[in-house]
Amino acid sequence: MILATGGTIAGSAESGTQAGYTSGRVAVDTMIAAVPGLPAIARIQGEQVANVGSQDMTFAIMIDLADRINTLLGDGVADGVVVTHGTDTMEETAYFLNLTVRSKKPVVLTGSMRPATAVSADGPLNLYNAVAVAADPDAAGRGTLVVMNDRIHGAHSLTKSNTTSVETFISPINGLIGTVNYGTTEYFRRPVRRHTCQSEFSLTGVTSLPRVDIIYACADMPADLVDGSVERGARGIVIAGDGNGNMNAATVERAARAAKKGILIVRSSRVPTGKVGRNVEIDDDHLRFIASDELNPAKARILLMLALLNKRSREEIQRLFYAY
Ligand SMILES: NC(=O)C[C@H](N)C(=O)O
Repeated sequence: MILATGGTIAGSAESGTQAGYTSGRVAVDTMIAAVPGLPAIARIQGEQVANVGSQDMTFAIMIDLADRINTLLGDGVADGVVVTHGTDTMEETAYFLNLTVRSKKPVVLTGSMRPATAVSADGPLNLYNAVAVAADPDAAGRGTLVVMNDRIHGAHSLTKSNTTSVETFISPINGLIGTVNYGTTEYFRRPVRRHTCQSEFSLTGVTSLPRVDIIYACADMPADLVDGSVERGARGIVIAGDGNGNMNAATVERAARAAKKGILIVRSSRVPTGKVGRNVEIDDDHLRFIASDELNPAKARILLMLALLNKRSREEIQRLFYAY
């Protein structure tokens, strides 16, 4: 089953060589028709879930997507699912599905960096490769995957690294899951962290998620951003810290005050590689902070939102950051 949500893969422009275009314009059946080889590798069907640029992706759409995938895979209607999606927030939806789809069957996200109308559009081959991975029994049990530009990434590891290049996704945490070349797959590893069928998160009865904000740390950052989030009802704040999840002393103080009130403060990093460890330059034990470990700010926010759906202690939430 191919579930379409929009993105540049469904984008169109006035000409094949112009930089400007609009995401989420082409319907799923047109995208499928642009890949003539598909019927030879799988029995496929398309469904339009949304048609937005992924900068406009919402948790309402993500929840619908997870529910639909759980139904399709659980009822045996599909042996695998491909989600077409914009690349801007693809890592967030991939990670969300990695925690909320309860199946070993392959779930594969794909997209493109060039619109469907571009000269050398990258969408059709990405879609072909994504279907090949979703139809491959060996892809099962590897969590939610992202297939782009011949690479197979795991949801936990990948991040977007370039604003325009077709080689934009990298997996700085633990490396690639594998490669796929015109439909031929090769796997290097399985995900290290818990996912999908081993996940303890559930969306049963869930229609919205608690508010968690991200605050980007920088030199001489204004500490009152923390108060602004708390006043607007944030139940958690992820600090996209500098270096090893750092922030200036004024922000540490405001964040500690919020943590004392029960707001969950997670220290992540604006640096694209490396872990954020506990009690390095900031005394997490004393200040009641959580370290994001391997998760970048955008994914840390998703984990924290899902964690906040149930009553959990701070220690329990720290455990989740080490487990997922
Ligand atoms: N390459 C892309 O897909 C970018 C687009 N803004 C999106 O995320 O929908």
